[in-house]
Amino acid sequence: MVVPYTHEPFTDFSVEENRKKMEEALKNIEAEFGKEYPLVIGGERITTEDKIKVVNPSNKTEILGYVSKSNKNLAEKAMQVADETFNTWRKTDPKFRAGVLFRAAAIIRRRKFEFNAHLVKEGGKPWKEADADTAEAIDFLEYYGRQMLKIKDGVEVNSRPIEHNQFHYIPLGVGLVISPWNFLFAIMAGTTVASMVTGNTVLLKPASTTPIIAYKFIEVLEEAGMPKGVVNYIPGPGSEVGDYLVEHPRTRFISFTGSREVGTRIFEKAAVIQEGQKWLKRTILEMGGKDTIVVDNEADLELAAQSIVQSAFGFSGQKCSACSRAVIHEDVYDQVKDRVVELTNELTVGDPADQNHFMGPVIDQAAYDKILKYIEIGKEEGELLTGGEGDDSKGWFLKPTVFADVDPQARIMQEEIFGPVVALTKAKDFEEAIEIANNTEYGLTGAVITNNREHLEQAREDFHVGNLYFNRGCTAAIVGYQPFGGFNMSGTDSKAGGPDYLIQHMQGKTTSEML
Ligand SMILES: NC(=O)c1ccc[n+]([C@@H]2O[C@H](COP(=O)([O-])OP(=O)(O)OC[C@H]3O[C@@H](n4cnc5c(N)ncnc54)[C@H](O)[C@@H]3O)[C@@H](O)[C@H]2O)c1
Ligand SMILES: N[C@@H](CCC=O)C(=O)O
Repeated sequence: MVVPYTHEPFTDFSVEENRKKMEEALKNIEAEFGKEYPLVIGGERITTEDKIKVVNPSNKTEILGYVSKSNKNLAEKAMQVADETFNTWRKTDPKFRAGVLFRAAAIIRRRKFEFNAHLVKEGGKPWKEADADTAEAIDFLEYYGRQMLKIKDGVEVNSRPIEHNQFHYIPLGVGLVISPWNFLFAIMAGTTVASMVTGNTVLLKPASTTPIIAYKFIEVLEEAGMPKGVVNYIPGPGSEVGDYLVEHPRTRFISFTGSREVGTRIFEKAAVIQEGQKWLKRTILEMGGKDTIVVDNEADLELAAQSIVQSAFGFSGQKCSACSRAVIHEDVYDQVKDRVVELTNELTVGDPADQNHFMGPVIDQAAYDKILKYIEIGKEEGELLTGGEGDDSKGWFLKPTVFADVDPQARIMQEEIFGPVVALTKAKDFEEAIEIANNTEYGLTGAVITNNREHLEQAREDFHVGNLYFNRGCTAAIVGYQPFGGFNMSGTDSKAGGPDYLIQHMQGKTTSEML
């Protein structure tokens, strides 16, 4: 028996002991800077000439490591190993597989400060955001382990006196897991273990900006008892390794989290039947968002402003759930706008290794340039109230930026910026606010701040997003509590951390025996 699931508590860094442990961990990991990390295929460590240089986004000259880069040949080798290993792994007792996840969770919990410190450096995460990422990785392990135990025997179906019927789930085969850099630990770990605890073998291609945490996770899985070849670590360019494996006839499913652009490309490529392919590839695609907070006229306006600022600028707005638009009732527009600006001006930006900074850098030069480009567009489309500047001399730092009076159809109201930029717009009533909130091609998260019960019920029905929150911000879903995933161009709504998630990595089999 396992104890019931509860989510991992967050670390309170105002406690002196925790603060010291975190500072110590940040110091200790410096000893690892500049290390080399190999690929892991069938347990074998493979070093390549060509390497990914991983840098600290707060300090471009701080090289965290050199990670071997896979190519088509190594991707093929990994595919063969995963394909072969599937023959045995699929038959392992689900309890054994779940046990690997529980042990891995315990290992990470014991080394939490070390992982947090690594996320501060590799992901540019402020302490609290790093700690939430580690906690979520633990949650996925604990939650999916328990879910597997729940579904392992299938679901009761009817039988008759002359026949015994059974319905249960079996694994699919080799899964390609492609993860993003923003939840470099949690999403990478969650999508990997969901794929493997269900009896599939995995090819893990993490984001090229953040591949080291994924190597460390492979080590944890090995220590927790994962057999060789079950999860194979093959970082490399998406355009080469990703494309090759998406199109591979032996790939049975793809679990992708990332941008709309790459996700839709994978969707198209995966739909093409390759020579020798015997199945329709399954795709689990979790993509971008253009998430809105709606503020009604009967609302706690301080809560509204706090929710907008926290959701827009937490982790520099680099969450698919981040608030990038606020639609505010015209009666309270000026009050909310002024308070949002006041709160934004209180935020500090700097190296997140220093606990006092609310916001760290954005992930790399490409992100920095793209966000600045949107800021220029914003200056044409609305009134810049605060921010609008950056400094990339040492790391990729941008000021939290607020635009007001933006047309609902403007580009900064429609396109995912994925940075610390929020646009405010006015609505004449609640009805219009919901219409504006629904006017993008995405449908990931949203929030409504109101004390009007009828309006909450109206939003429950009409605000078309996968994760809808009332009287709070629109980020920070918790595994097992708020299953996460979006509608429309936000993806396949697979609901990570939810009760239906694992089944998408399996297929139902009916067996009927005559008695
Ligand atoms: N819906 C969600 O749950 C969720 C969660 C986190 C991030 N996101 C989204 O992710 C995006 C940010 O992450 P990103 O910048 O890492 O996204 P991205 O699409 O650029 O990259 C995601 C992954 O895809 C790989 N990739 C790139 N080209 C590829 C190709 N041709 N074939 C296969 N793989 C390829 C990348 O190397 C990376 O591992 C944002 O749009 C954000 O909204 C969504
Ligand atoms: N699950 C996270 C977002 C993941 C995407 O970046 C949240 O709810 O804020």
